[in-house]
Order: sequence, then structure tokens, then C-alpha cells
Amino acid sequence: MSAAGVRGQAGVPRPVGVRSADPWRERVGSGDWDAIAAEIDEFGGALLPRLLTGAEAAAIRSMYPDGRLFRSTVNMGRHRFGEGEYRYFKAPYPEPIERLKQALYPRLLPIARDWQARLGRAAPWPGTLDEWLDMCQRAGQVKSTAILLRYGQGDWNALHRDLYGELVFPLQVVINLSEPGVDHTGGEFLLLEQRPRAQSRGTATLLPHGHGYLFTTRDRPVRSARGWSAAPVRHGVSAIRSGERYTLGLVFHDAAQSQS
Ligand SMILES: O=C(O)CCC(=O)C(=O)O
Ligand SMILES: [Fe+2]
Repeated sequence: MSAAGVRGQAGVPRPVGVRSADPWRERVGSGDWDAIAAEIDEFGGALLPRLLTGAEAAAIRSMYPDGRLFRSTVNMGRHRFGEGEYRYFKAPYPEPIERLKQALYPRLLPIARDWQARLGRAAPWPGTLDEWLDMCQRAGQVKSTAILLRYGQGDWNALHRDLYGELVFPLQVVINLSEPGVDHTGGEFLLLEQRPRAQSRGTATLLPHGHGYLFTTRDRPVRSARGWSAAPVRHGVSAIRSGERYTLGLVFHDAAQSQS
């Protein structure tokens, strides 16, 4: 950890002094990114360090009822997406959301480029999130995609992929704003990987409070007889058995006008 940070409450690095580095980049950078890349290569998902303190997670949870912050609300039962509700943040995003997306993008980029090379595909993603979102905008993908999800007892999220147009960033992050075992039981994060010419593999993860979880958005390279093939990956959430579970979903492409 850099000299500019000290361990704050609950193990979250906190900036000190006027010359401290961007605290969001520092938090994101406190993970062992070689180990994270190895983990996502093996399982299609990987736990990230704690990205939000308890107070910050509570502050984001408390945004849920404030209609001014959101561009639309999705009733998951009505769309047969599961049960529960989520809301799309309006751009510009509240500061922690914008800063986390900015801090995460350059860490995800080498993994995305590496995957694309293995799959023999061209990597369209520029070095910064702003440049990439400009490309989305020019392609008509102009709508914000960060979401705040709220699940009560019995709610769940059907297995899906967050694709919103031709342009896709292949990795995304979810953060648990609630504390498993305290605020909710059940509500495991699920990944389902469709393996080439084989049965699918499932992975369930109880996301620790305030931590990020990095996972595959559309598909990822897996070894096959002829080298590498693209394995489609879906994600979802098992039923919440008790309590409430709030999460923050960060997708790195924006959405076409025709998408919700
Ligand atoms: O609530 C979760 O853990 C997953 C939410 C989700 O579908 C997403 O972040 O894209
Ligand atoms: Fe999703």
C-alpha cells in the first residue's frame, strides 16, 4: 500500500494529507490484481477488495427512494426478470459511483484485452472510460447503465446478461451494499457458464459487505481442443430468504435508446 494511505475503519484504505492519491484508485488498487485476473480466468468471476465503507454503502442504499437520482425503475416481476426492483441512475452519477467506475476501468482493461486476444477478436476499448463512453455515444449507446437493486424476502434475479447494444465491455462489477448474515440471508450471487460441447457450470458466491465482485458480462475464453472458445456466462441472484439486500451494479458500456 502506498505511503499516502492508512488503513481506515473496516480495512478500507483512507487518504491522508493533501497530496494523497485518489482514494478510489487506492482502494481498487489494494487488490492483488494478478490473483484477481487468475481467479476470473478460472471461474468467470472474482472477489474484489472492500470498495465501500459501511457508511458509504448505507448512504448509497438511502438514495433508493430519491426519484431525482434515477432515469427509470424496473419492476423485475413484471418483466419476468425475477422478483424485486432496480433503478437506473441518471448521469452524471453521484460521486462515489462515478469515481469507482473511473478507478475500476483501467484495472479491467488489460483483462478485457487479454481475453479478446485469446478469442482472436479485435479489442475496441480505448485507454480511458471517458473515451470508451464517447465511442458508445457515437454508436447511439447514450443511456446510463449503473443500477441500484433492492431485494426483499423471496426476491431473486433471473440468470441474464447485461447487453445494451453492439458495443460491449466484457467485464462488470457488483457491490453488496448490505451485510450478509445480518441484513439478509440467502441472496447468493450466481454465475452460470455454458461450456462448449459440455454441460454448464454454476458458481454461487455470498458477496461480503462493501466488496466488489468482478464477473463476465457476455462470454469469456475457455480452453478447447482447438485453442480457445467463447463460453457464454449468465449471472443472477438466488432467492433472499430473509431481510433485505441492496446492490450496486456497474456496467461499463452505456445503453442504446431502444433499451430500457
Ligand atoms: O444483485 C446482484 O448481486 C446482481 C445484480 C446484477 O444483475 C448486476 O449487477 O448486473
Ligand atoms: Fe445484471
